[in-house]
Amino acid sequence: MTIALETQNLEKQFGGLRVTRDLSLRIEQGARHALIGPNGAGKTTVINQLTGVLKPNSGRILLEGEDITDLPVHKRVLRGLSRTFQINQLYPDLTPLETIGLAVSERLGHGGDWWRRMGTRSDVNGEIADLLARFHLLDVMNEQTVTLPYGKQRLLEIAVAIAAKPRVLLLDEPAAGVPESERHDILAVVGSLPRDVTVLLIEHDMDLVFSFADRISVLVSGALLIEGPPEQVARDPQVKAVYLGEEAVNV
Ligand SMILES: Nc1ncnc2c1ncn2[C@@H]1O[C@H](COP(=O)(O)OP(=O)(O)OP(=O)(O)O)[C@@H](O)[C@H]1O
Repeated sequence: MTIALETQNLEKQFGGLRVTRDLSLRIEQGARHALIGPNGAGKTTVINQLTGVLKPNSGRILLEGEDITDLPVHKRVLRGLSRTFQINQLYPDLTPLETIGLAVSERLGHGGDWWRRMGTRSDVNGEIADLLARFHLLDVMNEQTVTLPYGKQRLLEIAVAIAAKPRVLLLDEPAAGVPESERHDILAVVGSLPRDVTVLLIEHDMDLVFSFADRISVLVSGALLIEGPPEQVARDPQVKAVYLGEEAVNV
């Protein structure tokens, strides 16, 4: 078993509040792993430490066995750890074609020069076309992002993250704000990514979590309550108790 991403005894405090408590997580290579927990459990704080936005008070973070605890955000991205955000961070006036073109071009080190090179690199064009198709964006590829339905914008965000060719992708509520009917579509696209991309998902919608994840970690008050396959987590009495009054855990 190869571990893609790991935390060892992670601790984070805000003032006197322990928001991450002695947290040891192991995300297997190729996993579709979900991190769930009630509101305020500390999920986003964990993601922020994994990406380097927040520094833990103690403990270690390992990416493919290498200690990245002290690396800044951009160096983690270069090592293959990417994320999407809860809030849209797309360029509203660009089209999906331009946005993905830029993202691929950034990765290849061409920066904003890709417009000039468009049409001259068939491999780059092929990759852009593949991303547009895979993320169901071909039909809107020439429309301004700001005019797209919210679900398409969220798909574009994930496509941009994938354009960086991450080995580990962190998804923070990718379906938040998306109409019920389109949510499964988004997770289905993520689920069908090649298995060389390991995915760690934070999601409130239990229906989505249980249809997507092959492994679930439950966080309560910053500490790990249980980790296991969906069937085991769903029937755990402590998990049921935690979610009582929030949302029913149904597989
Ligand atoms: N910068 C901060 N300063 C002080 N307290 C913070 C800060 N960020 C988060 N917290 C607190 O840490 C706790 C965990 O917050 P966090 O956002 O990580 O939880 P979460 O599980 O992601 O919540 P939600 O599901 O509601 O998004 C909360 O009590 C929150 O108020």
